[in-house]
Amino acid sequence: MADEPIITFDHVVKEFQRRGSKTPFRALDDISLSIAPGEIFGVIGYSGAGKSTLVRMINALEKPTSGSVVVMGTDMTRLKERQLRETRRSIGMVFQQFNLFSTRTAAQNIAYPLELDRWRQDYLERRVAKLLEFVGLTEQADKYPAQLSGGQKQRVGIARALATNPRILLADEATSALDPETTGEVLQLLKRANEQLGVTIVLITHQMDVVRQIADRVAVVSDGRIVETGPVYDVFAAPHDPVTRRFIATSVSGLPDEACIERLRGDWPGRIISVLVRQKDVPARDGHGAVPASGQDVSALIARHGVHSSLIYGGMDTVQGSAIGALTYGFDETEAALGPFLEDLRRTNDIIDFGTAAAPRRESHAQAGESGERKETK
Ligand SMILES: Nc1ncnc2c1ncn2[C@@H]1O[C@H](COP(=O)(O)OP(=O)(O)OP(=O)(O)O)[C@@H](O)[C@H]1O
Repeated sequence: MADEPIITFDHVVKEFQRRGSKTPFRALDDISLSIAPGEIFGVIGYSGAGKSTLVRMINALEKPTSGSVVVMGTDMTRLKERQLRETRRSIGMVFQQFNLFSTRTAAQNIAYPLELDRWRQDYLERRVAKLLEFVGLTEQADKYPAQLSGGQKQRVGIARALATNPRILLADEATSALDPETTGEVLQLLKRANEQLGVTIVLITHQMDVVRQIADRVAVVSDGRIVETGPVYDVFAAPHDPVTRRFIATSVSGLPDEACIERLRGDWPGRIISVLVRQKDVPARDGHGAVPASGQDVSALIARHGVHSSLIYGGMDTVQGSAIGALTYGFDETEAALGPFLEDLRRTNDIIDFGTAAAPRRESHAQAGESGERKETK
């Protein structure tokens, strides 16, 4: 069946025995997730959260203490070493430090897995040429890793991982050693591999921006547990775990931080209000109702109430094709004149009211969706 998951974790626990400690350390605690074929699935977490342990279970470099990991219909915990080698051939891996052979050229690095697979030389050469073209490195075929930039090295790493036509690509912090521009290029290459070759990608990262740029769904891992999971837009638009909110704050622009508000108060004596922008409703993750869109009718409300306003701060990002962000307005009106407008504004928007310079408010520093009220879906 097409929709059968390609990777399933069922109540996976992983404990490590640590030297000097009698009780085992639980690196993964009751992880259940399923990844569909053709998905780009992000796993995000801080250092030590358990991401690498989780991804190493997909190719059985680690075995669970309990629970099961089923990959392409095969229970990875029950395979013998020979069958494991067979299954691992369908799983490519891309690493943070590229892991290229320094004494081999780009072409020879890409050829390596094909040599292990004993490809005939003429087929091998044609395959390598095609892979070099796919990753845009035809000109660099005969260069050694030391002669390549970080982004080019990672392109070689990706071509090598794709050489044997894997069904799954594991990318463990694949862009963490790269600058933002090169990161974007490498992510677009991964996206193209996903779209054109149909390879399922598991993307391990500590950067929410990486998830935002190409993932379809994301799982947020903290202290060995999945604290939140869902389609990327939904998680960005209505995060409910504090760890997720902290990650999102690093990726979504527009929401002013404490220092920014202080600065704005210096320039603007009137009422300061941020409106969270969420282009569309998102289903609540507990399955009940929805978190409604926000920030869609602000101009119309300002015009209807005739209040005097200035847009003083803001930013917008696109996540899976829909906008997310925040706009901050300064309102130059008396309390009485603002009252009915604010009532209307609150009814259809998530807002954060920072008060005025003379009477500042300390509303909790909400992230997009945090103050979103549910509305029942019909
Ligand atoms: N072989 C091992 N023996 C003992 N403890 C381990 C072992 N492997 C991992 N751990 C511990 O398990 C926890 C999770 O490690 P893991 O490498 O999976 O985290 P991570 O989220 O990938 O972090 P990072 O991004 O720093 O690699 C850490 O506390 C780590 O010290």
